Amino acid sequence: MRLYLIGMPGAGKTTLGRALAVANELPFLDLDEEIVRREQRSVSEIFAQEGEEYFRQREADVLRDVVVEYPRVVLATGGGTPCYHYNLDVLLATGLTLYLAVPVPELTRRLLAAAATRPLLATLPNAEALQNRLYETLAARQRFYDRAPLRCTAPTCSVEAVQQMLARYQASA
Ligand SMILES: Nc1ncnc2c1ncn2[C@@H]1O[C@H](COP(=O)(O)OP(=O)(O)O)[C@@H](O)[C@H]1O
Ligand SMILES: O=C(O)C1=C[C@@H](OP(=O)(O)O)[C@@H](O)[C@H](O)C1
Ligand SMILES: [Mg+2]
Repeated sequence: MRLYLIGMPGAGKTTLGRALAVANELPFLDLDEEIVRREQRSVSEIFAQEGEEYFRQREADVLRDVVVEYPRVVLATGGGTPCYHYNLDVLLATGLTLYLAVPVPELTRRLLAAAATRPLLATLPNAEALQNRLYETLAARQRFYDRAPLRCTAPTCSVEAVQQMLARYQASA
């Protein structure tokens, strides 16, 4: 199976994705890491040197390559992935998509430490500005995230809880 994790930056797509891959004995891929590997430069460098539009095109291309190359995978996408270039349609058509719905104040707490490595958040001056940006971004993205057939909220985003959700979903499918 292909399991796709979507959600805002800081939702835990990369962290939970790695653990779910181990639990299900599936290969793990992080879409940002695949882009970085192919481009031989960081996401921040790609944004700074080429701009967001270039990154989104690369993201869409690499996503399609990964889908073809990996029939079995847990894929952590980037926060914006489902919102550009019909990527969500690709995800919905080729695997099972899980939305990690984490409230903005929790995202803010998690990202305050790590925002510098996220180019769309790195330039914000303080916690309040970061939180406001996250609310705006979520408002624009919610309609994409809400199309995922599976969702978990922060307290139920544990590996065990997701494993149970997957088992129930597969039994009913
Ligand atoms: N369930 C969790 N509880 C608390 N902190 C978490 C949890 N999942 C991830 N984090 C932390 O939040 C930050 C972002 O996690 P990450 O997996 O990179 O998210 P994403 O890939 O969705 O942006 C990291 O510092 C990570 O350690
Ligand atoms: O939300 C976004 O638009 C982005 C999120 C990042 O991934 P994470 O969600 O893993 O931080 C990365 O793809 C890029 O910085 C853009
Ligand atoms: Mg990530």
